[in-house]
Amino acid sequence: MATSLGDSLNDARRGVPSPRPPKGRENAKNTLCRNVTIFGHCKYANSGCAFNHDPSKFGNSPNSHQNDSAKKKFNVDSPSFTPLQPASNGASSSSRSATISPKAANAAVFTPKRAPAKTNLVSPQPQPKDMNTDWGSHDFPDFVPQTFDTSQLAADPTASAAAMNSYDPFSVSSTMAGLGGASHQASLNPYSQDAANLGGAAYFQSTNTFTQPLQYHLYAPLGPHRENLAPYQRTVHDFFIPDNLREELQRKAEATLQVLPNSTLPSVDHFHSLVPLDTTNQKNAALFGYPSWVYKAMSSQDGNYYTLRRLEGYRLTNEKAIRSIDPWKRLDNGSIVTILDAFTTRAFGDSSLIIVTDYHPLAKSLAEHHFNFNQRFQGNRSPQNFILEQVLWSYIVQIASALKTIHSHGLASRMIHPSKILLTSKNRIRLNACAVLDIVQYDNPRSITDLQQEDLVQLGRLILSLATNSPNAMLNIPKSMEQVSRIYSEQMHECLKWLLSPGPSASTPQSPSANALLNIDAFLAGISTQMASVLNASLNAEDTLLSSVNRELENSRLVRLLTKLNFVNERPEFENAPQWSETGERYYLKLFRDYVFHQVDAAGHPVIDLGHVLGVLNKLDAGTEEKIMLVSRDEQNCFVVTYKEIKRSLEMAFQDLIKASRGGR
Ligand SMILES: Nc1ncnc2c1ncn2[C@@H]1O[C@H](COP(=O)(O)OP(=O)(O)OP(=O)(O)O)[C@@H](O)[C@H]1O
Repeated sequence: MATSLGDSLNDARRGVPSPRPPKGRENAKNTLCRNVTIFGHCKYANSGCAFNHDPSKFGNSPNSHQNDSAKKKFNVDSPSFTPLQPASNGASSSSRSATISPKAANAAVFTPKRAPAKTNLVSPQPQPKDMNTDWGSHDFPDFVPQTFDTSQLAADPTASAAAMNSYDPFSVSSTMAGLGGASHQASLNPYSQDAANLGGAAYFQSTNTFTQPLQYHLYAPLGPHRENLAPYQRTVHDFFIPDNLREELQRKAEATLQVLPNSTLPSVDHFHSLVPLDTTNQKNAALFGYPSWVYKAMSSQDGNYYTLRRLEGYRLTNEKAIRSIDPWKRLDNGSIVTILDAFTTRAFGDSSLIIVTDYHPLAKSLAEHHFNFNQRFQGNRSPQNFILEQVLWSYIVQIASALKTIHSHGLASRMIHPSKILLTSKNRIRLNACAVLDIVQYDNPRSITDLQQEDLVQLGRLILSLATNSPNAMLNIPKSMEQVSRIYSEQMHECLKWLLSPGPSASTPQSPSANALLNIDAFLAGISTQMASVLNASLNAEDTLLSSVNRELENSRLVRLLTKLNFVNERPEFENAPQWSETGERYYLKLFRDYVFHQVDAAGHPVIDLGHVLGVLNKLDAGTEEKIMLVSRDEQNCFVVTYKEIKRSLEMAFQDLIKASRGGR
């Protein structure tokens, strides 16, 4: 029968006789007396207690019970837990001595070794002998930002760690520092189309490193896409202009606002903040007789951006030369870069001629666009890389239109050259650098008829080189013409033949045999069928643009409505106005705002739904008779109102605000 500890204590208090060995327990001598266990001794030990009174025989002492319990429980005296590394040979850690023998001081220094490869145990990583010394002894290089080419990493992974130490993606200063003079200036144009020609080519070659400016203007097409939707459904994209158009406009805006930090370029007259637009610092004086530079600049007179073409080293000898620009200022044609002014300056430290024209952000020359084989075709001039015939006709028609305007003003372009025709948007070109030769060659006048005829010949040369994808097409005209007849239509071949005919020979491009002067009217008559199709394409493009603008019109209407709502809602001065109190007539304007923007679903989660916002605001703008239920935030009030009523209330509140703004409270 078991005896509880309580019973034993009671027995002890009473001085009960030592329990007799239970019947049948003759081996009581092998059992430790309970009195010894409880009190440390037994007063009946010598007077008949049959139990054993020697605790040492049981490996026990009167305190050993306490010690046992102390060992079992955690208490404040518990030794702190220090995990031991498992032995690399797989021996149990419990076999280790908890203390270190003094002999250990003489033990050989422990040098950790790698576990044998065949062991399955995860061996602990060898620890350095002295961590502090080791850290201190490492010679960590200081962080020095430099340009970084991630392509190296792919080629040589072992170099990656060292390379990463020196990479700062936001540092362009070190890149710029390596560039000098004009190349430095040119390379600062991140939109420059011909990066390989720039002084900063190394920087631009690896597109991986080009982290600035941020590419926020790139939009990926997000679903759901049209084909997954019912015809009446709309996506968010349907409410805004197409992504590619927005991207183009944003890039142009960014290029326009771009500045050149730490520029040493001077201000020229009322133009300041000059930014070089040249994509190469190799200047040849072949076209104008002077090296020319092109800059974007801001006018302090009207805050607009213009292009300054500088002819370096030009000296004005005749006052009338500069006035030959005047008739050019009166020209109005969409295919000519508008010429605004011309003057000479010494701001650059020399004598320079400056011609001011309109600025077309991100424009590039036809030469850059079509003759940059490395970038565009990787040297491949296969037929599929030749310019489409419609595009060539579009160029011809646009230039013919420009020449018509120029020639009918008694002027000649004199500069129909691939590097002097700007591509300002898709297939949209403009004659650039007109009038320059009129100024610089003023003292060597030539017959205007000759010059105008030469314009048409220059047009022929330009189209021939574009059609053959070769700037040197004129070196072997028969071969180039033969190539044209293989790739393009008979009409294109005839047109080029007419333009390139040496002297007055043809009446129209289609009947080269008739004798007549090479003039622009005859040319226009000859390409009239192409003009009709180019006009049609241009009208279609205009319609597309107009519908894109229309989408933004809707947005601007909603922005105005939102502005109105925000003007009247939550004005601090109306805090105590009775009209806005819970019984006032304008209270539901507040509730309407909650209805538009602060809706929650049945589970209390915010509803973020642009479709709801646009739908509701459109109905408000139209003032429809549709009824909506507006509920106060505490859900104690509920109004059923039409959009028409809300619109009227909003209008009144806004008109009051306008009156108050004029001081007419
Ligand atoms: N009106 C302009 N608006 C915007 N950019 C322009 C304008 N005129 C020229 N540019 C830009 O300046 C760049 C340099 O023009 P430029 O006429 O000097 O051509 P180029 O190829 O450098 O020829 P050249 O070797 O004769 O100087 C053009 O590629 C073009 O991108």
